[in-house]
Amino acid sequence: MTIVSRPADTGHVLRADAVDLVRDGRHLLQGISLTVSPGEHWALLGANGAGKSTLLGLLGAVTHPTRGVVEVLGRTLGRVDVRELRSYLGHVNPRHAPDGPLRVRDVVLTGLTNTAALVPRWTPGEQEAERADRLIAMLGMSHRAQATWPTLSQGERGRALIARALMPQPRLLLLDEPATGLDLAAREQLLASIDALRTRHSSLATVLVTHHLEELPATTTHSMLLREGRCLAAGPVVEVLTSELVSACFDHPVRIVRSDDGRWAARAQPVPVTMPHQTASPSAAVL
Ligand SMILES: Nc1ncnc2c1ncn2[C@@H]1O[C@H](COP(=O)(O)OP(=O)(O)OP(=O)(O)O)[C@@H](O)[C@H]1O
Repeated sequence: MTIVSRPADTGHVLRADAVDLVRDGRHLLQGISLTVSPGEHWALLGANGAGKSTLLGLLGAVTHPTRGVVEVLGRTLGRVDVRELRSYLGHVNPRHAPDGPLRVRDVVLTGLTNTAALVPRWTPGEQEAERADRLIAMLGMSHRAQATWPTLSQGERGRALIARALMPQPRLLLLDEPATGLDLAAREQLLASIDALRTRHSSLATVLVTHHLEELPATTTHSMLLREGRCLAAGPVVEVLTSELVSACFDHPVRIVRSDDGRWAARAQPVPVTMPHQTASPSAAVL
């Protein structure tokens, strides 16, 4: 299966230039610039409230910038029908809830119509049905294809939603905290599925939001660190996911370790704690 998409098949998948987003007089994003090319896999990291989901909303053509330019699949927001544009990209929201107790296969098929339920009197074509089955298999969900949504585990739902997002054959896949709430095994299976997907579809571009470096697939190529709505650093992971930059991003001293399998881990550095009736000193108690 090749991943193609109708709007502007060449050039950058995403481009944001000097983007501000202001709500109620408050800058939620300020001066954000970002270019994502085919085959790049970006991780968007930052503390709670840093603006990650807000930025993903812009990149997913859900919201518009207050200032600056956002191009999604070569189309400039503000000059296109965003509903149509959204149907060409895959957006995985772990909070997505199908309308009714749909079976996994039907949930995946709703990715074609970008709806929460199967559209009445709509039936998938033969090739579409085959693609749904292929994606379900690729995400390791064939044995659960006929299971209904309420009976799925969080991890199974996560994988079904990725298959759903891939139905329109997007060139761009947006993943908003896909590993949230997953146990260790489910998280590892999900990350392995994302790695396999990226390897199989070399021109696919992805942007993944997370708080935790442990939740980054090894195939991550680039990262942007957000702090209080501003970009602290952006570029190839080896340059951005450093102890110094990640500590500055989370305003907490951490040590970043990358293991042989390409995955990351963050360890908090001891922080001096001042006890009552004590002045801070290098020998003060540490947690
Ligand atoms: N529609 C809105 N109007 C006003 N403020 C908003 C709106 N949406 C989000 N915010 C605020 O913008 C800031 C950034 O929110 P956002 O959800 O993008 O952060 P985040 O980095 O995804 O956070 P988290 O890690 O907690 O999910 C927060 O302070 C949030 O309260």
